[in-house]
Amino acid sequence: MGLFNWFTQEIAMDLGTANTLIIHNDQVAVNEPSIVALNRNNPKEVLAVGKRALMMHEKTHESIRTVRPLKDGVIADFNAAELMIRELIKLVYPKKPLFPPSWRMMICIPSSITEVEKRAVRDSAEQAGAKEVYLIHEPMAAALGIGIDVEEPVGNMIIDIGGGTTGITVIALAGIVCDQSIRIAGDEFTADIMEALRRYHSLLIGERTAEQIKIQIGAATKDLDNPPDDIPVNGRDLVTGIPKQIMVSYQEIAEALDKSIFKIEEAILKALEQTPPELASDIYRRGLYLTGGGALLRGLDKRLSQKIKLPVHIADDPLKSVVRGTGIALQNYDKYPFVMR
Ligand SMILES: Nc1ncnc2c1ncn2[C@@H]1O[C@H](COP(=O)(O)OP(=O)(O)OP(=O)(O)O)[C@@H](O)[C@H]1O
Repeated sequence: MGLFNWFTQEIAMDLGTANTLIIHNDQVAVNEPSIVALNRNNPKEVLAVGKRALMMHEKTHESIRTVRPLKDGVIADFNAAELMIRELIKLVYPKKPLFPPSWRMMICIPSSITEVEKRAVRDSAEQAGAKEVYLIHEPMAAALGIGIDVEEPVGNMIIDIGGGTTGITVIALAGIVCDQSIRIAGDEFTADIMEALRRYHSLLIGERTAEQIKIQIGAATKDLDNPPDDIPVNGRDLVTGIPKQIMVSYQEIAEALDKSIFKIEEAILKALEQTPPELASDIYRRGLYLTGGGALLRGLDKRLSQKIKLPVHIADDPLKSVVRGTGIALQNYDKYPFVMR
């Protein structure tokens, strides 16, 4: 082993709109929300990253700014992205090593990304200390993470419902055959919940509260087999301006999310229409694979399979399948033809 290899450490990163995960030595070493808190007076100074920054979100005073550097799966704030990546990599080694390693990084990117956006990911990683950067398209990473043999001559449809976007992709022979992406995903579900409580209960709530409601009782259908109990929700009364509490049921949330889920269903149907017939017949036999945090929405698999009339499988650990697949690609970076250098 050469001196260079000795100091080279490998990490695989799922740089997501909502969450960033890093695999190092086959372990998920970092799993943090994609958010950073910066000093407004010195934008190069990071005050907190990940969960700590999220706790500050929507509660800051004028000298702190919390930033989500990614929007719809791509870098929207280059400076914040670079600082966030740098701080998250530091979490891999909580104790500062004597000789800082040089990083070989595999990062997943949305398949619809432009060359300029791709450059921004590479530059951010290099600025954050990466010596070698490899890229992989998210649906390919998701498929590897789910355990699909992406190289066989069989079509598989992967639906990745993340924070900013839902990607619907057909994969065969180690390539992407068709690909659709819509900007309706977890963040839109959260916004739907905020809007419904404002409209029907005159209750103003923040993004974090809405996301918690979604996670605790969010549902894609009003007809769940194991319904969760109603939960109390605190916010500010729109009319009186005074804080108040109401009880919210999962049926109300299912109603609020209905339109967005309908749009996802429509996009899946459109993608199926565009799939070449031989691959469509594989998908008919195998069904669809659902991944990303949105796959955890109660009853979504049931609703989709009723609408599309195909089996729908939820990935084992939908929030981690992309990073696991990115890790697998990193181990085989010189072998897989779809890894981008
Ligand atoms: N139990 C749950 N029920 C419903 N939604 C959930 C649940 N857990 C997480 N989510 C949502 O999943 C989304 C995050 O998913 P994920 O980490 O796959 O996205 P991402 O990779 O960061 O986003 P993108 O792929 O758009 O870049 C968030 O909107 C989050 O609120």
